[in-house]
Amino acid sequence: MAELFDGLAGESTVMHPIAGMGEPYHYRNKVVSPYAPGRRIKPKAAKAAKGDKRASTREDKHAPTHEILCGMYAAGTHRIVPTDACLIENRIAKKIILAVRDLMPSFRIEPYREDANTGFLRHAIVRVGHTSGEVLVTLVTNGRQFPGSKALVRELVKRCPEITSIVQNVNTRQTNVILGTDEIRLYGLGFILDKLCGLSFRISSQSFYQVNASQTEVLYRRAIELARLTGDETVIDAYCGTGTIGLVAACGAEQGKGARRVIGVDETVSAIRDARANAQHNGIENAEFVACDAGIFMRDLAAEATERIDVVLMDPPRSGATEDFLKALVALSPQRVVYISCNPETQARDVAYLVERGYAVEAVQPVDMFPHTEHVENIVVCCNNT
Ligand SMILES: C[S@@+](CC[C@H](N)C(=O)[O-])C[C@H]1O[C@@H](n2cnc3c(N)ncnc32)[C@H](O)[C@@H]1O
Repeated sequence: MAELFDGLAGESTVMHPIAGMGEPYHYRNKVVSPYAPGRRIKPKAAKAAKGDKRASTREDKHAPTHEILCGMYAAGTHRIVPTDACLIENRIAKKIILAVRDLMPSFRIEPYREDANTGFLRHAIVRVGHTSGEVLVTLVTNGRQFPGSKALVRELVKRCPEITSIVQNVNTRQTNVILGTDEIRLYGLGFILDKLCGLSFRISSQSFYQVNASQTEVLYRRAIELARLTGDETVIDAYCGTGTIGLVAACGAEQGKGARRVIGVDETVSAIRDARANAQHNGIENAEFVACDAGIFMRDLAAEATERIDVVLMDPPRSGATEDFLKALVALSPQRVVYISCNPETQARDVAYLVERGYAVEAVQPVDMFPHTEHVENIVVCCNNT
């Protein structure tokens, strides 16, 4: 991080040491697994003498022809590495992924075959609430008709009583994108609640939610401390997801002073629906949320020029912010920009854009959100020098 930001840091830039995690195991609260056919299973009948009539019995006709693989993809490939345990994944989530695999043959659910776009179950995604313990299971299927879904749900919940919601997500496209848009609630409310920094958040299958909840609290506290809110500011929470950081900033949860007003923007409609519900059930009235591309939203805001923006909190996806977004950000000229990123390389590129246009890097604060991996989360605070 020091190398990456060396050319951008000034004399007064503070490079904070990385905020580490006390117990860096089983922290991933979201576990995703594909299901795919593995090795062919030799029919029992094949072992028996030729002419054995058992091969044509009803039971054998429906017997699975292949092993079912689940686990993770080998890096940069779609080759599944079967994994029954993982030191960074939540244990309950992993148990559910394996229970689905074990139930598939008896419910005659075929795993998805990527090359031929055949088979039924593509992925399971399990999300576990860090403090609530609520569990949402999303079964991604290659078709809407789900024969036997009620019985499967009953059996899955019996085996894994921690489950509080099950959703079927339909994705029939031959694509690498895991989720489709069509969803059917199979069990429970279709979302889970979790607590972060003293506030309660609703998370549905499509919304972004940080994968390491306890380090997210460290990240948000540091980001809001570094934003130095006094209670007078109008704050933009760009790429806000379910509104988590913006709502913590709006009420100053655990930090003392919050912002006067927070405006959150995200392009995912369901995330904004969750963000509004989150504001409401936490009783926060000084935060509003807009479903829109962040670049377009900022451009329009800069063109209107009706309100002074004091602080921009931004947390874009790995690709970073667009030039349109950065251009509008500079036009809005907020006093402070608190830039959170899970990809410091694109972050450094965007910070360079701001530095070239009069901003100075005040602080760099890495946070170890993904222990035992090469990834790191980073906060950069830029101040307006003009
Ligand atoms: C890294 S997540 C951050 C979410 C949130 N700040 C949090 O901590 O949970 C990035 C978010 O950017 C949103 N996003 C991606 N591209 C976008 C765009 N062009 N405009 C607005 N939002 C976008 C995604 O939907 C996602 O919620």
